[in-house]
Amino acid sequence: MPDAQAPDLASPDLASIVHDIAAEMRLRAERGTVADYIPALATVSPDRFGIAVIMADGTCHTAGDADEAFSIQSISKVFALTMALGAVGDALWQRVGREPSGSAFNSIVQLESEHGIPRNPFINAGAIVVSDILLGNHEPREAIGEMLRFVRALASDETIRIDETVAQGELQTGFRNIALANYMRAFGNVRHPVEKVLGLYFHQCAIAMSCRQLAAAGRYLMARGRHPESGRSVVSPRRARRINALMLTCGHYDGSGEFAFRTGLPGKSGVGGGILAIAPGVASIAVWSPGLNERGNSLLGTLALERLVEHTGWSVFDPVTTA
Ligand SMILES: NC(=O)CC[C@H](N)C(=O)O
Repeated sequence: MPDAQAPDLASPDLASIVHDIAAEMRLRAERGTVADYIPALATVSPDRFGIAVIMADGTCHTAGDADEAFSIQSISKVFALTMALGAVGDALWQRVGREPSGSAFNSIVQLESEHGIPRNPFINAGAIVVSDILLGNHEPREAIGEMLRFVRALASDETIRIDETVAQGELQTGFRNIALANYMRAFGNVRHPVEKVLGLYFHQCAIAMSCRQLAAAGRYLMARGRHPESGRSVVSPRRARRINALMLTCGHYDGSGEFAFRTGLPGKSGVGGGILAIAPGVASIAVWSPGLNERGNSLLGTLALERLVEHTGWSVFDPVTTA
């Protein structure tokens, strides 16, 4: 007996699903709160909503404000981790853990009893250590340039830029991040001067991308580590699987359990209101809505992904996919 609830996986009309999701999100009154601790983010309208879905065969479906660039913020931590693993391999895990923190993205408390080793690379403390690793022998300017080139190559889009106003705003108001970096320096887990490490960290967070560009950049995580357009290997299949696993368990901070429960997809959020989600073998998905929930994750972005999975059955916990 076929399950009456099962979505028609053979022919989901994705174009209309994506369109309907955007239409529903436009009408929602409850949109969350736009982050205002980074001055430039506070001015973004909560009315915005965009979605882009890129399939394994390269087909792309978009709706809403899918071509408007927004600050990717913590989503950059996925790309930074990918680069740092390329640079130092599994030695990275001596300095950063792989467990969910259950704490806010910018929390400092666990660092004291855990000897300056952050729980995972997606909380701010972990990402700051990753920035320290990426600095290597480089000046921040070179490391920032390398990161931007990497993201442009992933997205196959040379127009991607860093929003300098956002980066400067974070430099001026990032007191918690400055505290985190100094605290970890005291444990020897940040090795470069704190200003240089944060210079890289704030600039990577200030990369501006549209949903279409972000979904394109995430394709290697859908495609077992391979850049689908060039056919080149970005990371090994094993590393792609591990990055996806970390996104599922840690990508939404203390909201990671809830996000996994609702969507069943690896995902990484940012306080700019973007989420990159991966349906392995099937699709790379980016959503954007600037209003955040109480955990600092996009309120409507999460709801949109939940709807998408309801209609497509793409959760990693569903036995059948369109792959
Ligand atoms: N959750 C986020 O996106 C946080 C990133 C932001 N740049 C910060 O460090 O506070």
